[in-house]
Amino acid sequence: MLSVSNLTKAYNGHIVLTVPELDLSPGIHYFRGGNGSGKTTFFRTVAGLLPFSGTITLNSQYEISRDPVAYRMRVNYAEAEPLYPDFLTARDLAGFVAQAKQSPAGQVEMLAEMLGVNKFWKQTTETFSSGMLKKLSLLLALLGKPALVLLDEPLTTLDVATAATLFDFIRQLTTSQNVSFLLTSHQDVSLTGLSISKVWQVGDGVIVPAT
Ligand SMILES: Nc1ncnc2c1ncn2[C@@H]1O[C@H](COP(=O)(O)OP(=O)(O)OP(=O)(O)O)[C@@H](O)[C@H]1O
Repeated sequence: MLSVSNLTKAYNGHIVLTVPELDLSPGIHYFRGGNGSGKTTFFRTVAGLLPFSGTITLNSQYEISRDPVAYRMRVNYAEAEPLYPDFLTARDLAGFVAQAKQSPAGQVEMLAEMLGVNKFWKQTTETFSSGMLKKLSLLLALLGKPALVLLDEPLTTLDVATAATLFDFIRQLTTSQNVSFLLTSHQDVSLTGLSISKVWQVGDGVIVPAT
């Protein structure tokens, strides 16, 4: 599903992540590792948000640098700590991302109701609690027809009922639409009830299968 080759990511000339070769099969992959180990850096790189050296290819077809738009249409990302311009409403942001991601008719409304974002649809994000920001970021990451969704710390600040709804929906997308997910969490992912395809350990600037 996702192939990473010769990846090196540095900040200000200091290398924080090296991934010589990583092949992720379709399914749900869980990345674990301590604070500062490189999980967010890896996710932001795969999401196409950070410059890096190497190649990242989706479904043997879309290479992130060679096919920047086609790749980004198929890879969605929710930040661990989302931040948005504070004068925009949930509706503004959902409308903008839905258009960019060519969201099917009715998808925005369905997700807004499922995640409870419709309850604060017209509020500007400056008034949002951290859980409200998290719900909005998850809604935005599910828009369009992604082949791969990266969720960085989806459990943090999410209320229990919404988390259960989210994980049911992830299960549906994985089984019926072949969508793959990469997750990080400092919490116990077995609580999600999801069938994790593979667990990866991130540390010392490398990613290896967890034992
Ligand atoms: N913008 C940046 N500039 C310089 N260094 C950075 C930057 N972002 C992250 N780093 C460094 O890269 C390394 C990996 O950080 P990263 O945020 O990827 O870790 P993480 O595994 O997501 O951590 P956490 O579990 O605390 O969220 C750390 O050493 C961090 O200090």
